[in-house]
Amino acid sequence: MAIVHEGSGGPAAERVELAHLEAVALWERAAGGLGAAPCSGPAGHRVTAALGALTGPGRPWRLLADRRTRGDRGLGVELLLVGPPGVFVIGVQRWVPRPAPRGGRPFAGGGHGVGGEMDGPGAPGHRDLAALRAAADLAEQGVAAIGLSPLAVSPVLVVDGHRLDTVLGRVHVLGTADLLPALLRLPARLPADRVDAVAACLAAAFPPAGGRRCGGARPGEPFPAGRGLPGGGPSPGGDGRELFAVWEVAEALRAAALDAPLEHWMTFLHPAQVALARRRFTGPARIAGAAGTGKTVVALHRAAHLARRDGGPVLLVTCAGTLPRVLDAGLRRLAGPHVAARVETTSLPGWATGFLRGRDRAVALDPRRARAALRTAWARTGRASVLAALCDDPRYWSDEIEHVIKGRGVTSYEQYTRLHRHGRRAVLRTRQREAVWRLYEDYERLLAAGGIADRPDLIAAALDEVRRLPPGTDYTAVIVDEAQDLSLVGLRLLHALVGDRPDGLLLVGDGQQSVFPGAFPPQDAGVRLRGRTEVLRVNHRGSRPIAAAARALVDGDPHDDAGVLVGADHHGPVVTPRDGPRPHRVVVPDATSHDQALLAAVGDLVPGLAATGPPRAAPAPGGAPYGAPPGGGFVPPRRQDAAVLCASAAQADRYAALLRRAGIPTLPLHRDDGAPGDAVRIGTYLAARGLEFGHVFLPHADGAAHDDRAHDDSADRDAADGVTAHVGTAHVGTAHVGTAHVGTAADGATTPGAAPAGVAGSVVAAVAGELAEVERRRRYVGMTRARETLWIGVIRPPAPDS
Ligand SMILES: Nc1ncnc2c1ncn2[C@@H]1O[C@H](COP(=O)(O)OP(=O)(O)OP(=O)(O)O)[C@@H](O)[C@H]1O
Repeated sequence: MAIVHEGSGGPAAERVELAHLEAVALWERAAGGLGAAPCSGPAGHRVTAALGALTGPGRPWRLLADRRTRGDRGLGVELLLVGPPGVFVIGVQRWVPRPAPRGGRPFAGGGHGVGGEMDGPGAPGHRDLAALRAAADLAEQGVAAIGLSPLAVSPVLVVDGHRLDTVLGRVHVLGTADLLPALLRLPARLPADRVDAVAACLAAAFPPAGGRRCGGARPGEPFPAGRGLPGGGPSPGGDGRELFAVWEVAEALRAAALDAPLEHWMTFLHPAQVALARRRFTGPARIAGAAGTGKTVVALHRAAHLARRDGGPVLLVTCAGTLPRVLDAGLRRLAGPHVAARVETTSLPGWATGFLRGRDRAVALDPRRARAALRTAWARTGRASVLAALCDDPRYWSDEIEHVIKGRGVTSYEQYTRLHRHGRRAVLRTRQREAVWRLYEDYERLLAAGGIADRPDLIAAALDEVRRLPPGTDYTAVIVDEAQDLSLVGLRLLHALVGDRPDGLLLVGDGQQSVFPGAFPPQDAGVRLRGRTEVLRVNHRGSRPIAAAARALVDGDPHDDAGVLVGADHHGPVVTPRDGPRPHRVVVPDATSHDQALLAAVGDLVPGLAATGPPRAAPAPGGAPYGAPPGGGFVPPRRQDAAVLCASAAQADRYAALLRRAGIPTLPLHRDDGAPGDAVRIGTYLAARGLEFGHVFLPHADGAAHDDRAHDDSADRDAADGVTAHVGTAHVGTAHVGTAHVGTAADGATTPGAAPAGVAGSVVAAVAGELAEVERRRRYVGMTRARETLWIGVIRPPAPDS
């Protein structure tokens, strides 16, 4: 998902003037409409006249009057309105007594209904409101065929004779005079040229009722605007002052002009996405899909749809720390503040921390000191053990403890001895498991002595607390984005919030993008998903060449069927409709020329820098000019959103410093608040999960991975050299057998290793293979963040004998 920015309209004075003129014109047309014959009594007549003013030749609004739902039970839908803000299913209040506003909410008159409330069983408005909601459901179904999001359909109840602007569940309740200002204030969702297509879908879903004439329209026909011209005589249902106040409409028009137009995906979705946003699941469910297939978009639309339909609260939780901010911004623009307020967007650790604090049971989470504790435990317990012979980097064993042992809720050695370590390629024998367990116990002792907790402790503490006393908030649904990185304990925690209720738990993600070990079958967490797995197959983000290069990187890797979300490729092919330039792969002999090439390429994106700032690289061997299409020719980048993504935080820091020294503004991903600007975003592959950028740069993306074979005929040489196990962050084995030095010690990002011969050789090789696999998956995440162009820097020193 991209971070969305707010937009702005034209010069202020001009906007005010135009808005006022338009408001006056609308008032005259509406007042003229009052002169036509009445329908639905005086109230309906006023509403029809007001709405009719919006329609007419050259105006992007259509009004369908007097419609009925198919096979309905006598439920009349009085008006269907389509315009730039979407579809409105409008009913006019008919019951007696009239609801009156009280404290901003509509209440039925005294003596009727439950405690005077307008809705709810037995209340006077209940039947009409239910009918309106049912009609809105039907409208959603009707327009789903052309990919319109359910969020673009709103039921509106108009209460004549009162000033009201409030929400009852998903129904917007408005006074007649509040109707136009409220509609015109809404951001535009539909382009004018789609309004007729949407109106046609609605006309099919709601056939004409037949019968009364409404505002001069034949039953079932679009309302002819402006019937009964200004001065057409006194209205039968009241006078023009009850239609709306010109200044309020002018203010609404002016405010709407300030809104940036919504992006395409906020209104029109792929039909498969609309179906999933509205789908009723009978229990826990999952949506898988390769990178860019619109999973997060579905998660957002579904969260908003469920919050509107059921009232919420909905918990939209993500396993990627940088994502909640993006989701929250997307949701606000997509669904507006009323609905966004009913969706809680957060990260899993963020939710757990807030929940435990609220219970006065906060844990002292301190990941930095926890990492230090692990290093200490390794130095005194691990390094001298059999583990060092398999992998001498404590981070490998830290992953074992964090994700395999604690993440999967293993609390005893007996459990650990029986554990199938899905995704970990090395089979550990008893002696090795004993050594891991000793390391784990020592680590736990150090955490306890320091009074600190790591992330798994936080999640486990939250689960214990939820089991002791469920949270006060009764979530109607929990939607998890990037769920491939959810731990078993995390899944138990989220499942505990909603159980197996219909539409309760939804896991959204892509197993191919899983960046941690510790996979587990969902049933181990008590979650049954059978028959409720859906897959998205259209890549809306990247171009075909980028998608192909990324897939080639991981294609040869084994599938692990155990995860909560297996790779979407596992479920069938992905379609990428968009073409674009091939990834630009720069292969250079040393770090200096690599960095120069990167600066030159990034500099091309930042106005003014290319000419003055960074040193230019020599033409890259084997690489086309940056951004060049397959046929050649330089194509200047069109957008400013660029990111440099790295394998490690140390590498990201180093490149941030390099770019800054060259005068290129940078912004770390974890500090990106979505504000517009030319700063180049910098962070790790992990921090970029779920995000996207127009232009992505992957420095030091070394490694003889599958992509080398796809795009570089020197791959055969790599294979001959044996440079096949480039690992992400660890030195593998006690013997480092590297034929080439790549990366720098400071990066720790790309160190070749090879398995030594010997008794433990096969396990060492398995560990190396696994690390290489994880590195490829992380790089795959980095590559698939690119929408338009992808730059890959590779250092390949000349072969020793050349
Ligand atoms: N129906 C659509 N029409 C146009 N654009 C779309 C549509 N659905 C999604 N997109 C766009 O495609 C891009 C990818 O969408 P999204 O982030 O939801 O994919 P994803 O499957 O969650 O990706 P990833 O797993 O790689 O994070 C975004 O820019 C989004 O706005």
